[in-house]
Amino acid sequence: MTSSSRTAPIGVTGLGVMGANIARNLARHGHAVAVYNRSPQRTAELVSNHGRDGTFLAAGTIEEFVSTLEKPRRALIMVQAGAATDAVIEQLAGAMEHGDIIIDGGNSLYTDTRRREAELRERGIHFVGCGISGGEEGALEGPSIMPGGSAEAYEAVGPLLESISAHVDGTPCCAHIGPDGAGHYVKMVHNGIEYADMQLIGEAFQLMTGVLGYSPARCAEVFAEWNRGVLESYLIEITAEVLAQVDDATGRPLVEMILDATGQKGTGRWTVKSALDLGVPVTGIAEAVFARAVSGSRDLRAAATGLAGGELATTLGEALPGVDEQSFLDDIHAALYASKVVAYAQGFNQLTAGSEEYEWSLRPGELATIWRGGCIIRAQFLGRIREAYDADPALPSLLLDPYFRDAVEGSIGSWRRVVAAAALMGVPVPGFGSALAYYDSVRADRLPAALLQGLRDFFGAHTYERIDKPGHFHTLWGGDRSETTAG
Ligand SMILES: NC(=O)C1=CN([C@@H]2O[C@H](COP(=O)(O)OP(=O)(O)OC[C@H]3O[C@@H](n4cnc5c(N)ncnc54)[C@H](OP(=O)(O)O)[C@@H]3O)[C@@H](O)[C@H]2O)C=CC1
Ligand SMILES: O=C(CO)[C@H](O)[C@H](O)COP(=O)(O)O
Repeated sequence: MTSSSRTAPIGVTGLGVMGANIARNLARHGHAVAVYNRSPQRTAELVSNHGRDGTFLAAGTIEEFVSTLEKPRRALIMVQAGAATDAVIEQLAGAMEHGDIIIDGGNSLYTDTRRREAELRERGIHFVGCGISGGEEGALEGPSIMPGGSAEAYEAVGPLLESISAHVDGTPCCAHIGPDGAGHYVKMVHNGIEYADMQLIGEAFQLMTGVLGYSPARCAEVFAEWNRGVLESYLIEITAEVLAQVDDATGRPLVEMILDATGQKGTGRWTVKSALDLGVPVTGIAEAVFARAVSGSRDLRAAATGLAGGELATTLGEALPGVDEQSFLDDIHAALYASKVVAYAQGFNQLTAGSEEYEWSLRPGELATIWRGGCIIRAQFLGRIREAYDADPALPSLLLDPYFRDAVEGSIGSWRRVVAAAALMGVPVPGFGSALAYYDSVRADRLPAALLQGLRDFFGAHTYERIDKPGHFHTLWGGDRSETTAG
């Protein structure tokens, strides 16, 4: 795309960590970029520090920023989700014209995106709610981009966004996701899966230290080794880096000096809230969100520190007689992989349910394709997920795909040993444990839900269904206990 030096095909406003690097990425790809930031020094710093990346057209006001854009104007917002995004949208829309396009690249809540898209459509302005993943480095080098909105808007912004996205095997990690909030919904679930993946990695680390007595440096070596196999992924790669880091001030492993309370900005929590509304069991993501909440409950944890753990096994040999160190390490690897398959299977089921609820026609295989590169959960594994959905676009669960089925069935013994050893030694593994419980639940012939139905009918006349005939039934619990047919 060419442009004169005084106009730009796209502008970026919000030049913080992400916005500045996306603007630089655009410039490096030969697109002139209009840039504007509320605090002018950020704009000045970007242009003076990185002017050699390409053509930046610095604007001092939002009106000047908009006037620099070629028609239809394309403005990418990279500011905090919520009120800040609404404020910037309003400023832009006030200066824009019919047919112009506002792209929100922040981590906005998909329901806000649906509202904004509808409001702006009424005003003749296209709104593209666009998930962007890759962090600071990905924004510069090539993120995974998940744009929602109308097909017409995608025609106008897609080529630009695809040009700056990561590419895997020549395919851009960017595709039109679907209407209104689809892009932000997909990014939200991506982040939910990211939470689950990180929690599982954290539990693997805790098992290595708590059961095998490994130092962070030894764990770093293990993760680096694992990154050469089926677990190969950005998160495993950076786990090895973080664990190998030594604190300059103390000479100790940095991870031992970091407060063990995980922060969150909200996307994982939103994922779980949506899953609860849709009735989709995303236990891996939920456990990860709650594990962060437990870690941050400093007062509770301080008060509970003295609680007894019971008669704990103190060595692997006591917990699992006959299991040696190397085979338990292999078990952790297998359990991590199986639990990860469950977390992704659940996340993809949520995407399917969200798609049905909002009529987005999401294509799970395409989502796996654009997550193969650029984003935080990028991994070899996503190529397998794409293959699974290519083979069967209506797959009810990744657990039923032949490749993943074999992988998980081959891990079951390890998975059970790991969860058992963790329980016997008092190492908390909510992610591993809940993933195994989910697996055992979905494959079970019978669940205790029948008893729960009986109880609900007993105290609330909520009725139950029977396995031998259709209809809804109620037992006269307070009377002669005969069964009646409910309406
Ligand atoms: N950091 C990350 O790894 C990722 C972040 N995101 C999302 O991208 C968005 C930006 O994140 P990030 O770059 O990290 O954030 P930063 O905190 O680094 O930058 C925030 C930017 O928003 C601007 N801003 C804030 N409030 C307003 C307002 N009311 N009006 C105008 N401008 C405002 C700030 O301007 P000023 O300089 O004047 O304060 C600044 O330029 C967020 O939605 C975030 O969730 C998405 C993927 C990854
Ligand atoms: O979107 C992202 C990566 O994909 C951001 O890094 C996000 O902020 C991570 O979420 P949280 O801060 O809640 O851990």
